[in-house]
Amino acid sequence: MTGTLILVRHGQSEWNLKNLFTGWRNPDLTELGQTEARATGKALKAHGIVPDLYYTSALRRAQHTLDLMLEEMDILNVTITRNIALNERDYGDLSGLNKDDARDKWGEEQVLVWRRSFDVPPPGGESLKDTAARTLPYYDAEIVPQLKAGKTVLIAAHGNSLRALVMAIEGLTPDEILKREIGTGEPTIYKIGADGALVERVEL
Ligand SMILES: O=C(O)[C@H](O)COP(=O)(O)O
Repeated sequence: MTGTLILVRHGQSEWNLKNLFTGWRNPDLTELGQTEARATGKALKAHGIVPDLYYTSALRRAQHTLDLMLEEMDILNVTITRNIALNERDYGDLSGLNKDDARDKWGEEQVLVWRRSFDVPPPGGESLKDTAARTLPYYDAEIVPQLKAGKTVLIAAHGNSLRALVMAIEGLTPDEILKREIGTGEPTIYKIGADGALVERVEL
């Protein structure tokens, strides 16, 4: 028996559009972001995927993404579990700053280290390692038991909380995760075995 894990990054947010570091700030989706969320919901439906359990973060852009996906999937009467453990990486003092302005001020390389290195946090914020330290225990405690039992679990969350999960599930090195990007609205789908380990990644 295998479980199915569907990870979906929220659709484009108002701050993605403005190119601002967002982290724990709380912008909503843009029109495009709403369309992306709906398209992913439609694609899951077209593939006959009906999740048993639904998780999201404590942030509006991920919650709204999940709501729109559910609408497209004609799934309206379900329990949604929202948890801060699935929130985006906290961007600390960078939150609200423009990413290009930050590159001008601190240099391309430093900003890339803050955005993509495994263990260097942005000033006052979380590294990917820090993010994983809250996201993974939640995943292990709440979600893995469901996957081991053969359930289908949908998680709508964020670029970096999902990168932390992807790193652990695929067993990627800090170097490999540095290059891994997840687009807005993009689904990543895994089959997970009864032992909780990755069986295969599935493309829609
Ligand atoms: O929080 C943010 O600014 C974005 O959602 C993710 O940012 P990143 O691409 O810099 O990791």
